[in-house]
Amino acid sequence: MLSAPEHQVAGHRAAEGQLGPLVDGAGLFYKPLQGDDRGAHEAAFYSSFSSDPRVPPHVRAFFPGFHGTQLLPASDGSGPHPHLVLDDLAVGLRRPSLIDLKIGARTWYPSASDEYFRKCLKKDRDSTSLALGFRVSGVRIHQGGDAGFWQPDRDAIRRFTAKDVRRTLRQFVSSNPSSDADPPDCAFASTVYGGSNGVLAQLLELKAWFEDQTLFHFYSASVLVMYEMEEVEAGRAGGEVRVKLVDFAHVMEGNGIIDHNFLGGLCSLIKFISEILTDPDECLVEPKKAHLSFENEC
Ligand SMILES: Nc1ncnc2c1ncn2[C@@H]1O[C@H](COP(=O)(O)OP(=O)(O)OP(=O)(O)O)[C@@H](O)[C@H]1O
Ligand SMILES: O=P(O)(O)O[C@@H]1[C@H](O)[C@H](O)[C@@H](OP(=O)(O)O)[C@H](OP(=O)(O)O)[C@H]1O
Repeated sequence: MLSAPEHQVAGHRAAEGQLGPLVDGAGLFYKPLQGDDRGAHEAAFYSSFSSDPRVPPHVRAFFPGFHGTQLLPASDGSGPHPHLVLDDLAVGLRRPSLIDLKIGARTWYPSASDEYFRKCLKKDRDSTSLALGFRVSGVRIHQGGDAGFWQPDRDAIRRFTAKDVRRTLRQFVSSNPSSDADPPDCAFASTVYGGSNGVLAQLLELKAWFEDQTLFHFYSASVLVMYEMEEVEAGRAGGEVRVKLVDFAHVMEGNGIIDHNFLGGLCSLIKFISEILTDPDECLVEPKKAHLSFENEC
């Protein structure tokens, strides 16, 4: 029996008669091919990527496994529709915290139509993409115990400034994510962001590949980070921090040139994460007054 994914933080959703992804609950994620050429383009990328011997196994592990396409009843009730059959990256997680970070200062690809270019440019300017090289597309943070999740709505996320992004990355590893009164405590920063298998280490591994690879340019793709607080804290099996890449509807051939747009965004994200690790208490102290004040000041 297929159903809408419980752990989806961004993108098109299978709800209220809309076309969106489905999961089988046993490890597969079915993403409907999007209209125009986006779906076909994403399917072509997966086919080419999954059979490319130049992609090393440790890099391939950042991507969902691809199992072809399959005709399935669409979630919007419109009948049989082709779906990408992918590994469900959230398999086995019960109450994960998740964040989807769309990487790149520009989300439009070189051959985009004027209309698409203008749509993306506006979003890149209005969000933090242009300034930071990435933006938050969706986030959901488990608050511990039976307190449920803290999840800002889509409109609030669209209005995020650099300061909000900075705070959200801290809330993501805090035991008090929803508190307005107190700064995020970053209680889980060292376990989730630090360590040999933490977010920073995984992002650095990804960066090492992006510093060299000239096969693909990943416009509008996302880094998806997931962890289950109780499992990570207890060091239990299944308590690993997952860092994955998703959304390849606009991947282009690299033609021998590095993907400086994605790489730049990744470096910027790495800097934000590193700063939280170096100074988890930063926001607890009154910032020094400076002559200039910047929007992304803590
Ligand atoms: N293979 C996967 N396994 C589990 N969850 C996934 C997988 N792929 C995507 N997701 C979830 O779905 C969300 C949206 O994915 P994706 O960006 O591919 O969809 P989209 O509809 O193309 O998004 P957009 O509207 O941003 O283009 C992700 O943030 C993640 O939560
Ligand atoms: O992040 P948001 O604000 O939710 O906005 C969506 C996001 O920009 C997607 O990347 C985009 O799909 P493409 O990248 O494939 O264009 C989608 O376009 P759509 O609504 O035209 O599908 C937007 O709705």
